[in-house]
Amino acid sequence: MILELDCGNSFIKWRIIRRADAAVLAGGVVDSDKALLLAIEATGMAPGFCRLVSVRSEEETSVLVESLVSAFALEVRRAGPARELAGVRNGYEDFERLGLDRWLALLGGYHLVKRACVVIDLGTAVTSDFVNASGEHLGGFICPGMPLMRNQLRTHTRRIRYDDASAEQALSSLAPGRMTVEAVERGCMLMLQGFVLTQIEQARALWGEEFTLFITGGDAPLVNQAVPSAQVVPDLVFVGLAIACPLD
Ligand SMILES: Nc1ncnc2c1ncn2[C@@H]1O[C@H](COP(=O)(O)OP(=O)(O)OP(=O)(O)O)[C@@H](O)[C@H]1O
Ligand SMILES: CC(C)(CO)[C@@H](O)C(=O)NCCC(=O)O
Ligand SMILES: [K+]
Repeated sequence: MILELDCGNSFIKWRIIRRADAAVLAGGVVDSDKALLLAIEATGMAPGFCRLVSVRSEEETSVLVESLVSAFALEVRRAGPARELAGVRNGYEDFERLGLDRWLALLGGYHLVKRACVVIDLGTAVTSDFVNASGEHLGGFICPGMPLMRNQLRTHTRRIRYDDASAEQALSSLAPGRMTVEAVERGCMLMLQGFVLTQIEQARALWGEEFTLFITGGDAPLVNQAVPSAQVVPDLVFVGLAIACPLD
């Protein structure tokens, strides 16, 4: 069994897969190292190997690695930056600065289709990356995700206040809002959808219709309906992680 981890800025996505055929045996989303250890323990499984990607600080990541090793005595391999891997060339001037989650998601996307693709990951931040048909990463974009947009509004204004339950209700439509919660939630949602549409425009300018749009990340369902042409692949980072950290 292999434990796979995607340590994002807000959550850790985890899953345990079978070595032989990569079947997913267990998995989930947790908000702390402690919750992760408990969740793995609760599966009753004993993975011998762990591969992980982290966009957290070096310190936070090594603390997590140490607690995994001491709790489960497994071998841990971390995805690292690369100039080139699996036919994809990192497009950053300084390749080590490209977020590893972005790198893995675009490796995963290109691996799945072997043609030009745009990979959009909607999490704490929203990122978009462009890879052409020959595997050259052209670069990408980073902007605030839904949680950051709404929290900035709540934090920096005095009269925007509402709870999570009404926020979810407000998103049942995208008509002009007639109360604060609707105005904010729908406004931010349209920012996200609008962003995705601009990415499609840029891709069309580059490649016409010859590209695949991948959408991944916790908030992928928010833009899914707005772009029926997109392929939603929730585990795209894990697809790339398996390429970056093979078992040899
Ligand atoms: N306590 C929780 N338990 C289970 N799922 C949760 C919990 N909190 C949030 N989620 C869900 O987990 C997903 C988090 O994935 P997401 O890709 O947004 O990760 P992130 O860490 O916020 O972002 P990123 O990896 O881009 O930094 C979201 O779909 C969210 O709704
Ligand atoms: C943009 C995030 C936060 C998205 O998770 C991550 O990929 C990251 O920390 N990237 C480093 C900066 C960059 O990619 O240019
Ligand atoms: K992510």
